[in-house]
Amino acid sequence: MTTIIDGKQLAKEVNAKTKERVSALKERGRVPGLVVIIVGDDPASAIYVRNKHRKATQLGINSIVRELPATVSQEELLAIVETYNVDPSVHGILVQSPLPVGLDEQAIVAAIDPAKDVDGFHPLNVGRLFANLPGNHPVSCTPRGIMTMLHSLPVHLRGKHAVVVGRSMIVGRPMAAMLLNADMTVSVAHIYTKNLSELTRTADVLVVATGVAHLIKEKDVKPGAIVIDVGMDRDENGKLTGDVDFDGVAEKTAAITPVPGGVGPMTIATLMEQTVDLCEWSE
Ligand SMILES: Nc1nc2c(c(=O)[nH]1)N[C@@H](CN(C=O)c1ccc(C(=O)N[C@@H](CCC(=O)O)C(=O)O)cc1)CN2
Ligand SMILES: [Mg+2]
Repeated sequence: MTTIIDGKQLAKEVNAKTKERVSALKERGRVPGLVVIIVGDDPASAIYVRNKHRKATQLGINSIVRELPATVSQEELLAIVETYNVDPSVHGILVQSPLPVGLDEQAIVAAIDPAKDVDGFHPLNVGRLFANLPGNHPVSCTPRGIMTMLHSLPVHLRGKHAVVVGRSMIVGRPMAAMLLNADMTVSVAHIYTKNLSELTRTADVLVVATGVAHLIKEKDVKPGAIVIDVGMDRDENGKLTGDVDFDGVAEKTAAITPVPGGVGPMTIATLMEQTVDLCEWSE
């Protein structure tokens, strides 16, 4: 029997807890504040940012969306980030990715106060994650949401083999670190990996984040594996689909995420959770 991991339902559960935590903070006179900076007019980014704003507002988080033209300079953007770094009503700051060409995304992320780095992309927070340092620190929301999904399943991760396909800073790399921190044996595959199928077929947990529609087919998956599809691709008819051929693969798995309705909703729920974490940690 295959479990279809319902990201929308799990996100609702995470959001309900976040809302309670926001209420408790408000009783102590504190309101979590989130700033989302969006530069330019990428239509997909505009939708994600609108969804973040809507969800934050629903949960009682004070949400500010700062829309900037694609012509904004690096210096102007750094100065804007600094105004939020020093604003005590702001607990989380994020810069929607991707930025228009010409802006140095890494330098801008590095300018965010690490204690307000709600995306967990700041090099200090990335280092803390990779070193598995104790203590509170923000991490990338998509892989953290995936860990929540994995922990919702009746399986033990320790000692099992995880294969992460993709090595991006947002998903693949932090995902590998989190699975390693959960005591899994972790392999990371990428565009230069030879015999990808041979590797993915050894995965107890397979996380795929490549942006290649239906890269992973039935032959690439071990029977009984848990398959997490981070892809948000378009098929030949323009329909949203994942990196995994869901129809071919699902039956063979113990559990699998759909696209849409899997990882995506958990990313936003986790962002809200982490905004509240940052507010609490700042107390
Ligand atoms: N600064 C950041 N930029 C980006 C991040 C991020 O975590 N931080 N992640 C992605 C975009 N993203 C959030 O920002 C995001 C993408 C998709 C979804 C989502 O809910 N997807 C739905 C389907 C949506 C659709 O129909 O198009 C789903 O999978 O069900 C949420 C958040 C890149 N940039
Ligand atoms: Mg999804």
